[in-house]
Amino acid sequence: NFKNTLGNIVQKFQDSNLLNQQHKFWETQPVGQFKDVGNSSLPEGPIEQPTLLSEVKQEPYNLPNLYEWTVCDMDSDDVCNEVYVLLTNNYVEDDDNLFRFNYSKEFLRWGLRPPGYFRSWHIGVRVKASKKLVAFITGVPVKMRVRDEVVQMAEVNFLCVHKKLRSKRLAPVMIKEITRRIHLENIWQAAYTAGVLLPTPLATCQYWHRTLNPKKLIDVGFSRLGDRMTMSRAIKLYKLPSSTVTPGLRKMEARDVPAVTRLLRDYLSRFVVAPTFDDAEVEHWLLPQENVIESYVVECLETREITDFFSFYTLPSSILNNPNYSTLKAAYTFYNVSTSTPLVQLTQDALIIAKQKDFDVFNALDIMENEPFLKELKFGRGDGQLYYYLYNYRLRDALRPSELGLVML
Ligand SMILES: CCCCCCCCCCCCCC(=O)SCCNC(=O)CCNC(=O)[C@H](O)C(C)(C)COP(=O)(O)OP(=O)(O)OC[C@H]1O[C@@H](n2cnc3c(N)ncnc32)[C@H](O)[C@@H]1OP(=O)(O)O
Ligand SMILES: CNCCCN(C)c1ncc(F)c(N2CC(C(=O)NCc3cnc4ccccn34)C2)n1
Repeated sequence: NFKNTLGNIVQKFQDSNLLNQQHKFWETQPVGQFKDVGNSSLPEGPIEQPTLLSEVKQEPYNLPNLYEWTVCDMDSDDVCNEVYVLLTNNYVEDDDNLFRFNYSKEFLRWGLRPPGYFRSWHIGVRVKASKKLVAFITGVPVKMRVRDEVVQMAEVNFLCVHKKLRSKRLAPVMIKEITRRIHLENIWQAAYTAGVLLPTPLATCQYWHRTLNPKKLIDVGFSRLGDRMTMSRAIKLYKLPSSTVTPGLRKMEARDVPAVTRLLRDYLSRFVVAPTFDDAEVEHWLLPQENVIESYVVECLETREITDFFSFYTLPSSILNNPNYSTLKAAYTFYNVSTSTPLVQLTQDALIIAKQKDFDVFNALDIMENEPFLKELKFGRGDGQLYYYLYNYRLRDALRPSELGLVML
């Protein structure tokens, strides 16, 4: 009956005419195509073979006349501020346009400058006359393991076109240009996520939200009071202990990097697709930075060994057109490894710390082994889906979220 289950899925695609949707750009790209869903004769692995570097287009793609390419040097305060302002006013919004992500400048510097990063992959588009920054797209290098293969990839993110320049087919030009620059570094695969369905998801993941500040979330329209729920009942329902429960829990420090790297590498080996982390990468991605990334370790009191850790990143959202609030303070769970403290207890301590730090909501995807704690710790299913994609790499079947060990910013 597997065959007819698959048939049903393809049928669902056909019925909801997803298959009939035109993707004029994505149909030209080396990505899984909707028409090939379920075609098990297609081999897993790269879709196109690498070309010689001398054969990669040497000059940038053409932009419409009024615009020019620019490299955004994130070390420069002015440029970093221009990127921040563009994203603050034009980046991802929810479907009801109540919220817009408000990635901070220090967050962008953290997310875009990991070990081995290329400044030329921080690509902007300016208006020639005014030099105004009107579009952006980024890539950072990552060694991604897919099953038993470690593939050098790029993580592509922060694609943004100014609201006034939408629906002019600028996005495909941005994507082709960053593809060209990544090819010039002899890298032929990429990973990316989006809240929109494109050909063809590696995995379809669900957001879950753990309310920390019920009154504010209801006032701003993030959550609704259930019909049998009063505000005072909601406040009681989501109440957390004022201090953490795990003995030996403390902030991560530089001296913990080797132990955390070992824990994380062992843990991520369980998943079909996951990044590899060396010490330098763990130092970059997990050492705490205020208002960017929080990481805590559990040090066993007898043996002084590090047995567990959790981390979450800070990604506020602007609240659009609300008289009383301007910012939604959201924490997003990052990487967590438990070898002796139960994951539910570890995550409850993460919630307690997030509440102590005045976050309004704690977000998690249903990836890795998150599912069990989502239900137990009173997370609510969100309406946002996050689709994961690979560029120029086919997997025969889409993954379950629990097979995915990759968190993207
Ligand atoms: C080897 C190396 C490879 C490197 C590259 C790997 C791939 C990286 C891919 C990028 C990973 C980004 C990861 C993130 O950052 S996801 C976050 C994306 N950003 C936002 O949502 C911010 C607000 N929105 C905007 O700024 C614009 O609406 C954007 C820029 C998103 C589209 O601009 P606009 O609305 O003015 O449209 P258009 O007329 O120019 O172009 C229309 C075409 O663009 C396709 N489209 C629309 N949205 C997305 C999207 N999120 N990913 C990929 N493609 C997208 C669309 O299907 C259509 O193609 P087709 O359906 O006709 O075929
Ligand atoms: C390209 N990088 C992917 C990650 C970007 N991320 C974090 C993201 N991508 C798509 C989403 F669907 C999403 N969701 C978090 C859930 C959520 O909190 N929804 C309410 C809400 C509050 N603020 C905003 C801002 C924009 C969209 C929804 N918002 C849904 N997150």
